[in-house]
Amino acid sequence: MRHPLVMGNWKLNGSKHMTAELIAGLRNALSGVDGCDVAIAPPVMYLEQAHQAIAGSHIALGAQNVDVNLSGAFTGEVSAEMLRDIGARYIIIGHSERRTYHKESDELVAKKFAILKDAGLIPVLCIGETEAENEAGKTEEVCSRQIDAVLNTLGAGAFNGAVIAYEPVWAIGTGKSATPAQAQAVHKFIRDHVAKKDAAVAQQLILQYGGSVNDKNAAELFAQPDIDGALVGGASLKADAFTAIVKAAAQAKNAG
Ligand SMILES: O=C(CO)COP(=O)(O)O
Repeated sequence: MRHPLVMGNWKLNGSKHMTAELIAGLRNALSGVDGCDVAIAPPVMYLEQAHQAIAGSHIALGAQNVDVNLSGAFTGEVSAEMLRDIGARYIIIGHSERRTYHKESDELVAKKFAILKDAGLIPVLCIGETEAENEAGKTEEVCSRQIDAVLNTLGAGAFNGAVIAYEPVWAIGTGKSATPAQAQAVHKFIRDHVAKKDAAVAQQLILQYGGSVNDKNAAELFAQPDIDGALVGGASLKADAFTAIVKAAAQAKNAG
């Protein structure tokens, strides 16, 4: 049985005050909730503060990006070793915002995946099609291409203990989530695609859905057999909404 993971991607939001308030609210609301792994990915500036604030709770620390270089003259970057040093565990890579605004290629994202595995960190590999690709019927083609960049260079074993987040670009921040049936169909495709290389790895793989997940639609999404939690943007900035999403994942796991 897979353990769902609900992770909050704060994106470019937050302050010292907000970090303190939000984590205090989550600690309080989530104590005693089990059956779901929980992680938060604040901006890199607040990782140390967040690390201290989650101490002793079962909330894990995540980050939103990593550089492909280990150290050296790479102004503005943050390495895998630094993220590990500060206590981060789950690292988002290949988010569509980075693919779009920072022109990150499938190959670059695969290199980041390898760097994280080498550092003993957990890659959360984001994949997903744009609206135009969706309308052109290219969802499966895009998702398999983005996964194959890792599968074909590192092998299926690299996904052991890793996470894939299916985030259709048209659903991110739009309030227009994929329907549970739409998301389930793509998740099943992804799991089957990995299973062609390694069935055991595919069976264990955590497949999160991301894109306008909120406290209203979470339970229905998590009731789908191949949806193992969520990568949450906007709703992760509010303790009550994020808590409700975590509880929905825990309930779905306990019911299933
Ligand atoms: O991009 C996302 C998480 O990484 C999803 O963002 P929203 O939940 O705000 O749609």
